[in-house]
Formats: sequence, C-alpha cells, structure tokens
Amino acid sequence: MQKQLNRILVINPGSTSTKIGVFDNDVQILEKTIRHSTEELADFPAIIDQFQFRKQNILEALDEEGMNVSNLSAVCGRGGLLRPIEGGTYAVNEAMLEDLREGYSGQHASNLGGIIAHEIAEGLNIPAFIVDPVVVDELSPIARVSGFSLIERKSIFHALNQKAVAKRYAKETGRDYKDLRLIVTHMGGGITVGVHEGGKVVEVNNGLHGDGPFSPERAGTVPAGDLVELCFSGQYYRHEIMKKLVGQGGLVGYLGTNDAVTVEKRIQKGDKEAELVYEAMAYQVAREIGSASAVLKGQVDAIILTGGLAYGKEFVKSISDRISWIGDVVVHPGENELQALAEGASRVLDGEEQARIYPNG
Ligand SMILES: Nc1ncnc2c1ncn2[C@@H]1O[C@H](COP(=O)(O)OP(=O)(O)O)[C@@H](O)[C@H]1O
Ligand SMILES: CCCC(=O)OP(=O)(O)O
Repeated sequence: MQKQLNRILVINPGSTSTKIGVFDNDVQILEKTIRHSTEELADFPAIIDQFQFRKQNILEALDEEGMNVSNLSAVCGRGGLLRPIEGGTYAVNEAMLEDLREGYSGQHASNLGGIIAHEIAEGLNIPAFIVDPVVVDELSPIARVSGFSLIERKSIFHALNQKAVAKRYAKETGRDYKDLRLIVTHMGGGITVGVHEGGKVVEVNNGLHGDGPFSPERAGTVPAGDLVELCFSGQYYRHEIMKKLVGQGGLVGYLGTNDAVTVEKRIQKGDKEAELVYEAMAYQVAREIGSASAVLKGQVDAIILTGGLAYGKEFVKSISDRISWIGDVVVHPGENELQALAEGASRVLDGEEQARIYPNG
C-alpha cells in the first residue's frame, strides 16, 4: 500500500540561528538557516520576547521560497526547557505551552520551537509536535551527584542531534545503537559532551548554565567561589550575571561575537587574543571528552564531533590532536536535527508510534 503524503514544517530555534526545513514524509524539500548576530539578539530582554521576530523570520523565509503553508500536514519544533522527560515525539498541549512560556527549567531559544510550531499549526488546524527536547534525562544515578548536597546535576543538552548522529553512526557501521559506547560532542551555540552507553545518555554536561566547556555564547564551568563573590559584590543584578553566563559568556564575553567564522578571520589577520580564546575553547572540549572517556573506562567505540563548530577544520584538528589516542574520531559537521524532527513527526502521522502526552503539572 502506498504511504500517504505528509508535508511537515520543522523548526529548530538555536541560540545563534533559526533553522527550518520542509519535508515530504522524511524527504527534505527545503532547508534554510537564518543566522542571528549577538547585536540582533541583544535587543530582546528575554527569550520569549524573540517569539514574533523568529516567527516572522520563518514565515518570510517560507514565502521567499514560494512555500504554501496551507499544504502542511503538521508542524514540529525543537523542544525546550520543560520538565525532565523521556525521549520521543510529544504532542504540543496546554501544559507544555505553559512550561515553555515560563521556561520551567530555564531560558533557551528551543523554548520557542514548540510555541511557534503550535502557533502556525493552530491557524491551519493541523497537529503540532516536539521531538527529543533538550531536557531528555537518562543520567545514571552516579552522574546526578554534584558534590554539593543542595544541588543535583541536570541533563540539559542537544538530545535531538546527539541521538540522531549516534543512531546514524550505528546504521553506518552496521551496529545496534544499544551496543555502542560513544562520546558525542555537539558544538553549537552551546557545547555538550554526552556519554552514550546501552542506548542511553548516562552522562552529559549541563550545556545551558551548568558545567562543561565554554562555548560561543556560554561560560560553561566557572570557579564556584569566585562566582559567589561576584554575585554578592553588589556590582550586578541577578539577570546581569545570568546573561554573562548564558548569551554573553564564552566567545561573546571575550571577543564580542558568537560567530566562530569571524573569530577564525580575526586569527588569520594576526589577532593573538582571538587565537588564545579559540584555542582555549578547543582545549576545554578536549578536556571534557577525556573526562567522558573515564566514564566508559576507556572502552570507547568512537568519539563523534558534530554541530556548526565542527565545520572549523583547525578547531577540529586542535581537539583531535588532544583526544585521538582515546579512540576513532568521527566528524559530522552541522546537525541532523531537521531530519530527526521530521522523522519523529512522520512516525506519529504514519501511525507507527503514538504521540506521547506531556504531563500536567
Ligand atoms: N564553516 C564554519 N566554520 C567554523 N564555524 C562555523 C562554520 N559554520 C558555522 N560555524 C559556527 O558554529 C556555531 C553555530 O553552530 P550551530 O550548530 O549552528 O548553533 P546553534 O544551532 O546553537 O545556533 C557558530 O559559532 C558558527 O559561527
Ligand atoms: C540547552 C542545550 C542545547 C543548546 O545549547 O542548544 P544551542 O547550541 O542550539 O544553543
């Protein structure tokens, strides 16, 4: 029997970009990346304030490509900082929208994925979904222990792309994902290093405002005592410190840009500060991968480097030089997120899977 045709709009709001795609079932017919500069985003006090701006960008991009939205069967967005939940495809419901608007587990652009998907889908009377949101939580009990009894470590990471590239690697090597021991490193606006074992991400740094390497726009782990001193110095409001950790941390804090391509150009022109900071980011990524390899007791099938920064040849080389002794290094620049969103929605539309229900309160 012939499969019915479902045209799906997928929306992936990241911290430095909004990526969209249109798929006929799981075949991509349109892809577009809209980049957002640090200055452009600085105009918005909170993530939720970017809603109209990002939505308008998406609708204009679809219009420019001559895409008629009335032919869509569903809209699927990248899911945001909800309550910790299992992976899978979830129907957008009121409880989810409330948590996304509030930013239940924090503020990140992916909170807008479900909200914009809902907004577009509602007008067309079609379903809206999210897939593998950034709060997918499969941490092992030992990984939750922070060392400070009042604070538990959290799983906030690029779940969608980490799972998608890990499963792609499994397919390419003819292995079962559940049998693999992988270190997947997503390097985008945020950077997360996940340990995949038995089909679960049993260890990962909290890439929002938890720990791990610094990134284009985040501070990553910072010395705790010094941070406490700064918070109580009377020099900053709470929201100012938060902004310095997420949004204006990392490359933005040191070099004033979230764009690694600009940083590479500055290095080529002899900017020594840019060179040191960019190299330090690679060094911290390598250090995190080294620590992840200890979780797997050194038995690592592959280390996968992915995300936008993985396009940077020198950056990847600088990481690889420090970690290639651990195991095979596989580079998948960019991400599989749009495809993964479309496949997640397709499985539900085709009746292969039921959409999960996001819990109330
Ligand atoms: N060709 C490239 N070389 C080096 N860095 C790149 C390249 N393309 C994109 N990047 C960098 O990757 C980062 C964004 O990664 P991406 O995965 O798109 O992030 P997000 O999804 O969080 O917006 C930016 O710093 C961007 O400059
Ligand atoms: C919040 C974790 C996911 C993340 O950092 O995504 P971006 O790199 O797209 O900002």
